[in-house]
Amino acid sequence: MAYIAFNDIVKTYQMGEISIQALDHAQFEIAQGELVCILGPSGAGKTTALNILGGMDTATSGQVLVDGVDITQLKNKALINYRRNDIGFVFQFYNLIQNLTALENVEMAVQLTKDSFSPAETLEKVGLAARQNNFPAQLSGGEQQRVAIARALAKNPKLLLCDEPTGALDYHTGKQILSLLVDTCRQEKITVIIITHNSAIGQIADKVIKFKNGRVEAIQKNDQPLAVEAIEW
Ligand SMILES: Nc1ncnc2c1ncn2[C@@H]1O[C@H](COP(=O)(O)OP(=O)(O)OP(=O)(O)O)[C@@H](O)[C@H]1O
Repeated sequence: MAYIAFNDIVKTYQMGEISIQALDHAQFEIAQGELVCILGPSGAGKTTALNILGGMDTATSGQVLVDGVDITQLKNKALINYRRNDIGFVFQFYNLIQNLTALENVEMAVQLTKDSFSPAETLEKVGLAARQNNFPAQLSGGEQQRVAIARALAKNPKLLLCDEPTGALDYHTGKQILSLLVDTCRQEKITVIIITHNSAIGQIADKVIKFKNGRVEAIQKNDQPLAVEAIEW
């Protein structure tokens, strides 16, 4: 059985009289420890799929299996626990709490989590040992994204879900963040899923899932993913 199976997922948003079909029988599988890129044009359903996978949104129909559990069947408390313990999220604009330091941002995330890692050690791992007591406004964009990645990783999640993690960063900083995500996937054996508009980034992944109009248009497997240094855009 696949580690993650997104089976025949439909997601309809009802806006008054109008219904928007964000996902239209979308289907894919992901193996444990795989590095996956989700590509596709704006409005294709990428974020909706990631949010459903992370328990932040619910499917209208279909089944989402994660490590043997159908998360579409989880009710209130169980869904909250899934989100808290199993999922790390990384967003385009970091979503850090501005009046907490880097360390406090990470500490807050692990407070409610079981089996978490030390916040200080996790910040050290992402290269921010010296910046722990800085507030987000005192850090560069790349550093803020490192804090956000540390915040997600300190929870010791099964899945690291990243929505346009380099979208707000310059070329070099973006590459550094991608390297950190690749290293995390390879060294910690965490399944990492990255949404991007940038098809060049797909070359670093084990698998590329292409979305179009709410459907999975193509799935490509890379037997020899490229190193981040080897890709250009
Ligand atoms: N909460 C919502 N309520 C209503 N419609 C929504 C909601 N979230 C998403 N949609 C719609 O669902 C469709 C898919 O949106 P989604 O954000 O998943 O696309 P995307 O591929 O991530 O796009 P982008 O690359 O621009 O972020 C779009 O038409 C969007 O307007």
